[in-house]
Amino acid sequence: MGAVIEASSVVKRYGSREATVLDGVDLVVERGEFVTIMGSSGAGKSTFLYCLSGVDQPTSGRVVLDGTRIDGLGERSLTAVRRRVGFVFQQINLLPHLSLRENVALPGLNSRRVSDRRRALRRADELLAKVGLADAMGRPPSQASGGEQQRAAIARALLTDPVVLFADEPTGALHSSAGRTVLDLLEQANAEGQTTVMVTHDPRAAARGDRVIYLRDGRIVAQLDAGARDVPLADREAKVARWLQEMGW
Ligand SMILES: Nc1ncnc2c1ncn2[C@@H]1O[C@H](COP(=O)(O)OP(=O)(O)OP(=O)(O)O)[C@@H](O)[C@H]1O
Repeated sequence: MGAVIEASSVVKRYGSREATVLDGVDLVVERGEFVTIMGSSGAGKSTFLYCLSGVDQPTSGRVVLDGTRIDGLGERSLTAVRRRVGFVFQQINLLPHLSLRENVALPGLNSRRVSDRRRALRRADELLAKVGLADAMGRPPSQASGGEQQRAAIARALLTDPVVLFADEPTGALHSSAGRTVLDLLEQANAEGQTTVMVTHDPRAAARGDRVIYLRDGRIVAQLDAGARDVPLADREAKVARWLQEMGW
């Protein structure tokens, strides 16, 4: 096992008035873990996710991702770091002129080698089957529902076998049954070993994690062990809901 993310004393300030968005955050994520991040609007959840993944840089503090210290890296090194992680956002950004299959294979389609491109398409087919889109892979995003598009976006994020899958409100724009299917997929990928860190506003989504952390005003103020996977989902959801109630959520 071992840690795949080690963040210590992470501080992020923005702008001329130097508002402090992250105020000395420490977090260790073990390989294979599923950590969910909750907190009120503006608490710094997305900012924290971006600092952990090399999308953004902390103002100070230390972030080690899969053995590489990533705070303070230049833009070129950060681009290489970002290739090692996967991202799923609330806003699904599939390319409209490509099929779902081409969208999923895209990270490998830029290669000059035909064998790499073929391998990417084969892997895309496997992943699309896994997310229940085997029959829809030829369609453009405009002919897929929001939930189907988000499932394709997950498949795309998994194509490169990322060291960590980061998800920022992946169910935020979906109706509840499509959201549940997306969460089932994330839970399944994690059960197969995918380390995952997800920001969410939804207590039910948070309950899919092994551990829920709660951010308030840029600090982690509480953490909860959400319960083992063999505990029924309804019981895990109830545990998270009780915990949030105690914290005045
Ligand atoms: N690029 C930026 N420049 C200046 N301020 C920013 C920037 N990005 C975020 N902020 C500010 O940092 C604070 C935290 O934002 P962040 O998006 O991390 O919060 P959040 O907890 O994810 O909120 P939400 O749940 O509403 O998405 C907010 O006050 C926001 O306005």
